[in-house]
Amino acid sequence: MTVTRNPYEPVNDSITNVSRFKIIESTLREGEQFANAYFDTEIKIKIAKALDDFGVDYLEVTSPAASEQSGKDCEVICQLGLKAKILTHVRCTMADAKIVVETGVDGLRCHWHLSFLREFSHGKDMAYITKSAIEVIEFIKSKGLEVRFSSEDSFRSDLVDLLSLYRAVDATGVNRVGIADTVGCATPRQVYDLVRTLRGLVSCDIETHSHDDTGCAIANAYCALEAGATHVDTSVLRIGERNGITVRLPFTSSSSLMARMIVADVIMLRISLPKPFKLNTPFNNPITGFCAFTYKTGIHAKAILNNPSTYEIINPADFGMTRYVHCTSCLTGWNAIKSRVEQLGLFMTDEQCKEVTKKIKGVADISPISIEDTDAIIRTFHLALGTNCDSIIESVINRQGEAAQVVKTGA
Ligand SMILES: CC(=O)SCCNC(=O)CCNC(=O)[C@H](O)C(C)(C)COP(=O)(O)OP(=O)(O)OC[C@H]1O[C@@H](n2cnc3c(N)ncnc32)[C@H](O)[C@@H]1OP(=O)(O)O
Ligand SMILES: O=C(O)CCC(=O)C(=O)O
Ligand SMILES: [Zn+2]
Repeated sequence: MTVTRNPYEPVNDSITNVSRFKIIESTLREGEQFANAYFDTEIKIKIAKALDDFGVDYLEVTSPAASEQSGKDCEVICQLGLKAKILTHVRCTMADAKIVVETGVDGLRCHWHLSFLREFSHGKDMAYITKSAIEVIEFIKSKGLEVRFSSEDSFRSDLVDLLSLYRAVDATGVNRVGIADTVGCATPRQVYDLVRTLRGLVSCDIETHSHDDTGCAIANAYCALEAGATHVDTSVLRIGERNGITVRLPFTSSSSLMARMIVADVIMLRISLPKPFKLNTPFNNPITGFCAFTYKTGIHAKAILNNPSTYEIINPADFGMTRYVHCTSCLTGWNAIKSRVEQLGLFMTDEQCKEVTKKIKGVADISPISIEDTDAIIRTFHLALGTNCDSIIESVINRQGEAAQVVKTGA
């Protein structure tokens, strides 16, 4: 019997999901971590609607625990009645999980760092991590929501730790586990191997999150699907922490290739970049993009300040570039502010740093603020310790309001 086969049909094996995966669109979470991203409520709504029209399966929004406005915006997006399911991304703690269930989201994505990042980020051991993961998953499931668990920095994590933990959360009924190439160090083969191994171990779905520090994000996402991953994280224009994550459109650049070669130890360059190379650089290029070594969220800032290799696979100094820890947004944390306080030559207790962080986040919730604004709030708080510095903060907000008015009226 002659079997007629369409010669143009894709040649696939039984494991690959390259033609049947779901998109978790993270512009409103990972994208907000991009150095220059400031999304107010109106912009967030426009982005959410546009992505929903495009047909993404999920929209991920910033943690409602990040700031008051982040929480309100999360609720607003949940109430838009979009076709896409709404997810949010939080630390794997009951405190964050309890905030999430009040927002109206369809699901939660939580994570623990498993690699050496543990030491510099949160200091918890595997027993603690496993227990808290199971507790949060059971709680979220009991509320009828979807839950995904992931290990940040999966490719620099101990394989036995990672697989044991994922087997335990799979048994708890988690909907998905995630593999995250947090620092963009993985190669397509490594991604294929890890996801393929995991596919044989867990029955839940598998998600993949690929950063582009060495130009492999697209290839890595593709290989994850080939190995049986079911969900891929993306962002518009590839924006995200440092130089971002996977986008669906092909993007190549010479510096992506150079980054790949350096991490593979094929060449060791100790160069200062020639001037022409610095010109016309795409904004989120690996190594040379202005934000390739910028850290915005509090969790990242804490670990980077403790040990830069936690979130960095390439040393910026090798390329004459500088690392920058942002402390002017609603995603900032108290550890970053404490470091800024020290840079300013001031002394404050941890409690005082936490208090002034709340004030800075409150102002940054309203509109973008500059480092001068952050410094002014810190200095004022420091001066006024024991007295009330809210009036000074009000004056910063009023100044911003006036500036926005000038822009609007074109005066
Ligand atoms: C790889 C990624 O992109 S992960 C997503 C990152 N997203 C975010 O961080 C959202 C924006 N972040 C924020 O608004 C703030 O960082 C917050 C609200 C989450 C926390 O702020 P703060 O309490 O001021 O802490 P800060 O940001 O300085 O430090 C992070 C804290 O979380 C802890 N932590 C870090 N990772 C985890 C984790 N996976 N689970 C639980 N706790 C964690 C750290 O140990 C640290 O605790 P500490 O207060 O005892 O030092
Ligand atoms: O939770 C995840 O899987 C991804 C978190 C993240 O943004 C990262 O690790 O880069
Ligand atoms: Zn990320």
